[in-house]
Amino acid sequence: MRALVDAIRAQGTVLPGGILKVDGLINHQLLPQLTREMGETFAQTFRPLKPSKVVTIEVSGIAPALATAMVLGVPMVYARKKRPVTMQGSVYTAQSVSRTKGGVVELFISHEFLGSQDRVVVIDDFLASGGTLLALADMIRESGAQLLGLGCVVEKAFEHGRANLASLGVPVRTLANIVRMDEGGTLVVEAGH
Ligand SMILES: O=P(O)(O)OC[C@H]1O[C@H](OP(=O)(O)OP(=O)(O)O)[C@H](O)[C@@H]1O
Ligand SMILES: O=c1[nH]c(=O)c2nc[nH]c2[nH]1
Repeated sequence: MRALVDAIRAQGTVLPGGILKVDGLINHQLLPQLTREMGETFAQTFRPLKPSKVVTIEVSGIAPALATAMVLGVPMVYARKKRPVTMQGSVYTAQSVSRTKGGVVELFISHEFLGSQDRVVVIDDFLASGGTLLALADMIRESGAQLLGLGCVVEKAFEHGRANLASLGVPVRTLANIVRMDEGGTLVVEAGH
């Protein structure tokens, strides 16, 4: 996605610990036009698979996932990282590691909004190690829903998430690919695939 690659080249900075800061377009401020194009691109990729639901994880996955769900005309459900009092009854849970806040987080999705009738596409902001998407895939498997595909806005190819997700046997689509980056100012970005 050309506009996304250009925006990352213009605004992206590299922080210690191998973290790419793109807070101006994905993780703090959101650009509606760019987010809409993310949704249109993911929808074009996944529409032929006839998804009935888009699933993501709070917080940064919500914007691209909602943009995708709006184009597809299906509901979007996000896994919560803290169980609120409104989430009564049975839940699917899994654990993941937060890359930007540190520590292990528990993920929760209510049985109310995910079940064996669902055909699911997962959308998130970053694909790094793939650990978060594997945790989400576990919850989807437990629900009996069918996982159709995975879409992430930014892939950090050097963290090998794509290979770690291969066992899921579903297509993985990303919109921008970070080939190389370091704190010295190197930031090599190309279109995703
Ligand atoms: O492929 P992985 O190694 O699992 O990394 C990707 C995950 O890391 C981030 O979550 P984080 O909790 O850091 O951020 P967020 O709250 O902004 O969504 C990001 O949103 C992905 O969900
Ligand atoms: O803002 C972010 N930058 C990153 O490099 C990253 N990797 C996983 N999750 C991430 N979030």
